[in-house]
Amino acid sequence: MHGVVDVVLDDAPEPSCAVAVDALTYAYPGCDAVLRDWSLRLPPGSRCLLSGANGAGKTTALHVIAGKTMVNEDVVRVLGRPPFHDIALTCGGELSYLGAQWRRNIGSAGADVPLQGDISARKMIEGVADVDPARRERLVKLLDVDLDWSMKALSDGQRRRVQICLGLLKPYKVLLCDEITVDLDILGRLDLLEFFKEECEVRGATIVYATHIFDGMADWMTHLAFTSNGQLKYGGAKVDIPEIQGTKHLLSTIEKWLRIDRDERRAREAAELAAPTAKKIDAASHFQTRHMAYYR
Ligand SMILES: Nc1ncnc2c1ncn2[C@@H]1O[C@H](COP(=O)(O)OP(=O)(O)OP(=O)(O)O)[C@@H](O)[C@H]1O
Repeated sequence: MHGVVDVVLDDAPEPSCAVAVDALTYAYPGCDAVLRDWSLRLPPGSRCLLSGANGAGKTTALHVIAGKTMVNEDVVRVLGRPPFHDIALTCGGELSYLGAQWRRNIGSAGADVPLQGDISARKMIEGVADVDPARRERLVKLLDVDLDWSMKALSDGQRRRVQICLGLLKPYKVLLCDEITVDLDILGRLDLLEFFKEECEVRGATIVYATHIFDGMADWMTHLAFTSNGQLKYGGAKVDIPEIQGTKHLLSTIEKWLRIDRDERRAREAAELAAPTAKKIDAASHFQTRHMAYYR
């Protein structure tokens, strides 16, 4: 189920999907569209590896699915509800998002400015209300968090562990992860992937995981989504993608797609250089029809 047009990653009707994105087009203010007719449907219990080159739009897509950016209610549904408009999805913990931004904000008063106050990991983790103490204890142990850590004096990996712990405290139904394990050591990463797998298999949670690190992902994932030129270009349920059967084929298949993506991008850029006026008109029309000015 993969080809040169955008790929819908499941045939299930929208209400039975944990995540449903239908023909999402998104442009940052004053820019060309980053995502165009981007569609994704994931059944409950699935684990989707979201892949693509730097700048392909993975973070943007996750932001939109996480309800951090406004789009029309019928374009993105999480558990059948629009994530930007239905605040209870995130406030109640059913939808959880773990991204890179957190590390810059927590334990600092802005980028690279440490907090003067001494907040402990315990205060942050035990400060989250309505959490099952057994789940909290398990996560603290799994992530090897020392509750006495001072948040202003942590390594990137330690800070990341606290972030992940906080994001997983509530038993989410949909979890969106954007390169969250990049700072973790190998044991931390593998233990977390195993925990995620259990969450999907036992509780029916659904996880979308964007990363450039494919170690352990071939066995872990149930679905693959590859973004290129603003569209979900390759992917589907793992069982439906013949190229990636077998652990070692995931990296080589994605490498092949990345090379095609890069060649196509270079060809587009060369064409744009040759006809700059056409690109300007295209950008203006995207801006007029798709400009979304609301962020969370
Ligand atoms: N706030 C912003 N304003 C304007 N353009 C943006 C903004 N954030 C991202 N972009 C652009 O949108 C495109 C997609 O960025 P995005 O961060 O979604 O890509 P990505 O696939 O997550 O990349 P990476 O793998 O490098 O993390 C890039 O061309 C980027 O320059």
